[in-house]
Amino acid sequence: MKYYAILVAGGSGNRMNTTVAKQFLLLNGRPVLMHTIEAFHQCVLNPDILLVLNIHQQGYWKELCQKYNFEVPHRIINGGAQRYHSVKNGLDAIEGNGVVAVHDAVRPLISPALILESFKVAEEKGNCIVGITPTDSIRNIAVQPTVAISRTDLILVQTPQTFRIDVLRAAYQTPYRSEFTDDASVAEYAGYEINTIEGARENIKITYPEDLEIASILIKKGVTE
Ligand SMILES: Nc1ccn([C@@H]2O[C@H](COP(=O)(O)OP(=O)(O)OP(=O)(O)O)[C@@H](O)[C@H]2O)c(=O)n1
Ligand SMILES: C[C@](O)(CO)[C@H](O)COP(=O)(O)O
Repeated sequence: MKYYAILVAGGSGNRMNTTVAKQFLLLNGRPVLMHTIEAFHQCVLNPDILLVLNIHQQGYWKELCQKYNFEVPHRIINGGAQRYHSVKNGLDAIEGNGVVAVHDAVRPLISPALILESFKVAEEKGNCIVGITPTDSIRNIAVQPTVAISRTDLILVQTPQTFRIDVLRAAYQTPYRSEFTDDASVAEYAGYEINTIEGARENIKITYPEDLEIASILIKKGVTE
């Protein structure tokens, strides 16, 4: 079986609001992206790594690779307008079949063990989505009066979101819709039942400045080892 990882890093990081896009910011002395690539490289299934980057940031990334002597093999793919388009560009660059994990490059604390589990479950069941149970209470504010939602029925969805490639290719035949916030929503819209497994609390998505500080503390504690 052939394994692939599409690491999407084509975003501009508006919520982070830094001059340098968040995927290039330093975490424990190295760009965020390098931690993420390293985690996939350490997975025993040895996936081919496709890194999706905005065309205007590819030169900067190559400079960083030289500066940090970063030699993990990976292919660079052009990013798209939304995450959906970046994933689709990655998928279009894969020939043949196998299993593909799609992962936000800004989740650098993903562990090789969880990557392995997601590949194995997806290989068996067609897809595998990681998620964690919420710890806050949840309320629907789209209705009046607002109403509490049972959190025992819910998970907070993370990445990797892993699929047999034929499944993800078929799902991504669906044209872009604004409600497609992740790959599971694309696959579900296309008619696939989604399988979930327990994710990891430390697998945070660096979105706001404080997330980088939290990631920095967690990485020093070695949480993903
Ligand atoms: N056109 C896009 C938009 C997002 N992403 C990637 O999708 C992941 C999740 O997106 P998000 O955290 O929203 O990143 P940004 O879009 O960069 O952030 P923001 O929404 O704050 O601008 C990130 O790794 C991001 O680089 C991408 O590859 N291509
Ligand atoms: C894919 C994702 O990380 C799953 O939680 C999330 O949907 C990305 O959302 P964003 O608004 O693009 O950060």
